Amino acid sequence: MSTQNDTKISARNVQVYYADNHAIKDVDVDIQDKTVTAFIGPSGCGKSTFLRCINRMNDTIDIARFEGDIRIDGEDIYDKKVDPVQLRAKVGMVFQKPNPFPKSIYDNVAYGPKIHGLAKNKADLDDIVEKALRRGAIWDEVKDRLDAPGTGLSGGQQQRLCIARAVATEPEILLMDEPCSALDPIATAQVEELIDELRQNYSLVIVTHSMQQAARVSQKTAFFHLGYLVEYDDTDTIFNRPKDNRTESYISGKIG
Ligand SMILES: Nc1ncnc2c1ncn2[C@@H]1O[C@H](COP(=O)(O)OP(=O)(O)OP(=O)(O)O)[C@@H](O)[C@H]1O
Repeated sequence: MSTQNDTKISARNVQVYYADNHAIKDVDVDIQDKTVTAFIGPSGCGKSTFLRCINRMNDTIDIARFEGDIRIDGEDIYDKKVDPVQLRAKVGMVFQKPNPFPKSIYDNVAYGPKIHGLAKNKADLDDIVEKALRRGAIWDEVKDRLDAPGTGLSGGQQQRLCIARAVATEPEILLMDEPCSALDPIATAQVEELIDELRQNYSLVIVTHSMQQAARVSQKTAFFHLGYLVEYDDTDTIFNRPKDNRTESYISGKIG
């Protein structure tokens, strides 16, 4: 079984261009399993772009071009043999704005397992849906109304539903792009607590504008600036003893 110190995602010499805009420059990083890694940095520094490299979501942007090497468990995810749809089942993603499908709560979660053929029969699918909703820490709130539309839930509930939907396909990695920015403080606290629980089973990478949030939820932090990964270390070190002046300036509020 893998442990916290095992490398899950290994990136080398990553460059991303949007047409002529060189948005990610020479990024090397090893992201650990069973760990929450926060990506921080000023607006436009490339956090979301680099996050999207990890499940090849940039492939869906016409003008985006990737160079370099990213491996998950040693396997090159940009290899021609890799099907991006299969990859995205293994590397789930949760977005800034909760985006449940216009379907029932049940169908939101059942959709992925169905298209990936993960359930043998209806009873099996019911089990998968329940397990995912429990992992998303929302089962108790929705178990009596699984047929109700997902879009009818509160913002915080919708985001936990989206997390449940992401975990339903048995991913190994969860990417979260500012998952709490549309949520109130109570819903944010619930999602942060959930992130901490999910760490037991997944490698999580979270983009956040909130340094307090990065400090609360992550064990590792990567500071990006102008497309470069400037510093990557234990979260405690980044916030208390950063080595690079740019990191120090950002965390003390001088840039960004
Ligand atoms: N879909 C896109 N098409 C063209 N350029 C893009 C696209 N997405 C990002 N960029 C550009 O790439 C650079 C990095 O943007 P990115 O969104 O990755 O930064 P970020 O650190 O996540 O920013 P923010 O914190 O504001 O979300 C910026 O110059 C941005 O304008």
